[in-house]
Amino acid sequence: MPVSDSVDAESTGTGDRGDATEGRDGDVPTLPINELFASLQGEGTLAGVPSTFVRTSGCNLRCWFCDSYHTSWEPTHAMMSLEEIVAEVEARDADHVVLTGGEPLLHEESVALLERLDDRGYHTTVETNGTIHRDAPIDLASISPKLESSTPTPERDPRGEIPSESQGEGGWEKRHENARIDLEALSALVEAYPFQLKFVVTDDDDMPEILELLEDLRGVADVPVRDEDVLLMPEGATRERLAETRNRTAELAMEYGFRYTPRLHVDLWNDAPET
Ligand SMILES: C[S@@+](CC[C@H](N)C(=O)[O-])C[C@H]1O[C@@H](n2cnc3c(N)ncnc32)[C@H](O)[C@@H]1O
Ligand SMILES: Nc1nc2[nH]cc(C(=O)O)c2c(=O)[nH]1
Ligand code: SF4
Ligand SMILES: [Mg+2]
Repeated sequence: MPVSDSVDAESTGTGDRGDATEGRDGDVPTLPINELFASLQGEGTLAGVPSTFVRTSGCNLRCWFCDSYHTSWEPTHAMMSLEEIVAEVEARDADHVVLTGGEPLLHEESVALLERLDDRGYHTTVETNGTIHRDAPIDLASISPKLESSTPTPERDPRGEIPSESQGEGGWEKRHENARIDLEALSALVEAYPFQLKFVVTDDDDMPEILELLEDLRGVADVPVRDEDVLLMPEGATRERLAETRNRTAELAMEYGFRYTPRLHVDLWNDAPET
C-alpha cells in the first residue's frame, strides 16, 4: 500500500495555478503539492510499474468526472520546495516518477523539478491534458486530451451548481469547452516526447470525436501518430462506475484497433487517496 507519511494538504488556492505564492518563496522554487505517494502506475503502457506520484494542485480545465477533485474544482495543497519534493521522492524506492495533477504543466517550476529528477536518473512520466507544452526532460508524455463528454454542464456539475452559474460568463462550461483542445500544444507535445494518447471513454458517442481529433493531429504533427499510441481508458473513479464502462470500452478498442488501458489502481484500491 502507499506510504503513510504523505504531504499535509493545508492551504487552499482559488486560482487555476494554486495560490499567489506559487513559484518562489524568497529564492526557493516551490510547487503546490496535493499529495506525494508510492503506488503502481495504474494507467497506460507502464501499468504495473512501481512509481512515486507527485500530484500538483491547480488545473485550467474542470472535467465533471475529475477523480482528483481537490486539484481542480477545490484545489488543496501545501507549498513544497523542489528540494523537499526530491527528498520525498528519494525516500521512496521507485525508479519511476509520475508528475501529475491537476495540470502539472501549468506550473513553470515543474520544468525545474523534472530537470532535477532527470539529473538523478529517474524515469519521468508527465500526466497532462495536452493543452500546454513546456520544454523539459520527459521520458513519457502521457497525454489525455479531453472530449466533449468531459465538459461540465448543469446536468453534470460535481458541485451541483445552479444552471445559470455554470453557464454564465465566468462559468466553467464555456471555459472548459474553449480550452480543452489546443492542437498546437498537442502537436508540440507529440513532436517533442515519446507519448501515449489516453482518451477517457464514457460511451460509443466519444468515438467520432476521437477519430476527428486524430485526423487533425496527424494533419499538423511532424511525427507519426500510430493507432498503437492511442489508448482507450474507461471513465470511472470507482470500481462501481468502472464496472459500467470497461467492457464497452474494451470492445471499442478491439473494433477500432486502438489499445485498451485498465485503471489498475481503481481495481486494487478503489478511490482511496494516495493510490
Ligand atoms: C487527474 S488527471 C491529471 C493529469 C491531467 N490533468 C489530465 O487530465 O491528463 C490524471 C488522469 O486521470 C484521468 N481521469 C480523471 N478522472 C477520471 C475518471 N473519472 N475516469 C477515468 N479517468 C479519469 C485523466 O484523463 C488523466 O489521464
Ligand atoms: N496508481 C495510479 N496510477 C495513476 N496513473 C495516472 C494517475 C494520475 O492521477 O495521473 C494515477 C493515479 O492517481 N494512481
Ligand atoms: S484536466 Fe485532469 S486534473 Fe483537470 S479537471 Fe480534467 S481530469 Fe481533472
Ligand atoms: Mg489518478
